[in-house]
Amino acid sequence: MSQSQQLILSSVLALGTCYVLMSFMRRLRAAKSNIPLVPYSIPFVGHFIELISHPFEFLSKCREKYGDAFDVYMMGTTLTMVTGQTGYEILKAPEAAMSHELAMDEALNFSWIIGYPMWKYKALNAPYIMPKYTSGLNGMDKLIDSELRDSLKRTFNGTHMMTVPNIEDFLHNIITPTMCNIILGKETCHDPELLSTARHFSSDLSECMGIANLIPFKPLVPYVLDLVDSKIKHHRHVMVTKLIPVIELRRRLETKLGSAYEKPLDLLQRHIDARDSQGKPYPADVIAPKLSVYIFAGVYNLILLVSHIVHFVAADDKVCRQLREEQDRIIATHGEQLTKEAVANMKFLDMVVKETLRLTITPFRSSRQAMHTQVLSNDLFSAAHVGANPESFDPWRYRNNPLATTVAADFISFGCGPRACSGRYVAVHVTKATVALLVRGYDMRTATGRRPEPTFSLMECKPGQVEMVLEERI
Ligand code: HEM
Repeated sequence: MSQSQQLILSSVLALGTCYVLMSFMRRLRAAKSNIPLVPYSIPFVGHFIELISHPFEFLSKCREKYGDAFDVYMMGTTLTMVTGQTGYEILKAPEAAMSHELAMDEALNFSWIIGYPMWKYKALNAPYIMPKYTSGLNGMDKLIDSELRDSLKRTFNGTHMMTVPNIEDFLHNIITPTMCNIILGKETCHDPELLSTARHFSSDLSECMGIANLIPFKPLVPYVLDLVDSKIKHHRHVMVTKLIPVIELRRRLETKLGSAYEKPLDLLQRHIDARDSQGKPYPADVIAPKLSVYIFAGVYNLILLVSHIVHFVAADDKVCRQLREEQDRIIATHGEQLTKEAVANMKFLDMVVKETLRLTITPFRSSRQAMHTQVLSNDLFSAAHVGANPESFDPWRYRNNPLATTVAADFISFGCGPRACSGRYVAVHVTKATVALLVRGYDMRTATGRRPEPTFSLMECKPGQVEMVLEERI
């Protein structure tokens, strides 16, 4: 037997042993837990096919049969799915009991992406950075307004009517430069390579994690991804090569100009200003890859959300009319500028955003890793109360609690509890500002006159494909 054959054989044996060991551990764990394991027939693969092909139907059936909490098994891993009141209880648990950080890292391999343990540098972590960044929108409303208007102008390029074959591509041209500006800064927000990374990072990461899921022994994941992935490595390279010179330049300017240096408002600057426990700034090669987490969290999610809203609004005259009436009132009170106050006063638009988030929520919304054995109160399931016809688009159902940024037991699109989405204030503001500009300036219609059916996967709800026409209003 040649040396390489020996190597392959020993790797296969090692993997096989790991698999047998893990199966044993899993049985041991199942025997100790009183959470039911949904039966499956294909070894190792488990429920993977059902979860990929029809996640909602599969999980709803499991829930009907087993209640709020049940175990599913896929690709060598047992996952506890928790829904309803019990899920809410878990989301509200503190980090020390239910770790958001470990679960995120295991699900998305962020430590592999950024090249060091994701939670290593405390002052760079979301709970520390984000409040400073989002408090009162940090004065970014004017920046968002002008970047959105410029992007719209560039995209329409002097034409009064536009046929849009793919709504995501159209909105990428408007939203991605804006989000890149407020996350990465004005220096790079029109760089074509960075814009392409921002647009594709999330979907490429989902693809890459598809491969990671096939690897039964989790400690091997980073090594295998290093061998097989090229897209995420490319995105990491783009982030690092584009951002390190900007970080260094800003530091030089600050040293040179002192208090006369006008610091940018973006999230990059929050990272540059952060200090470790000894009061030292973080190196540029630590900061640059970390920003990819926000590109992942912030850009494609927004493109999807606004795409869905545009489809709903284009197919619903009543909603469109009420949005326009609201915009007329806002312009009469606040003028044309999309200031923080003006956007905050768009209450009906808030309801539209909230209803769209509700209807496009995906099964894998939030994940946690239990840090020790937990006894759940096992409350009887109390259905999230959304009123009549829960499957229909009815923004008025939120007339008494319109704010899309308020997380609650019956609205978990931004998660809930101590680790709820800390970017939601920015996310909702940019979403509302984009939709407001489109509704004010354009008549929008789909070629079919109807909203195309979206497609759901475990982590994404993609808008259906339909040609759209956007025509400037006179
Ligand atoms: C439509 C847009 C968005 C949706 C639907 C969304 C949704 C979510 C969800 C469900 C979580 C997990 C919460 C949990 O586990 O309980 C999350 C976390 C997070 N999101 Fe968002 N998000 C959006 C936009 C953004 C934006 C624009 C940013 C940043 C600029 C952002 C930054 C974050 C961060 C930093 C976390 C982790 C929070 C932590 O570690 O404590 N998100 N988001």
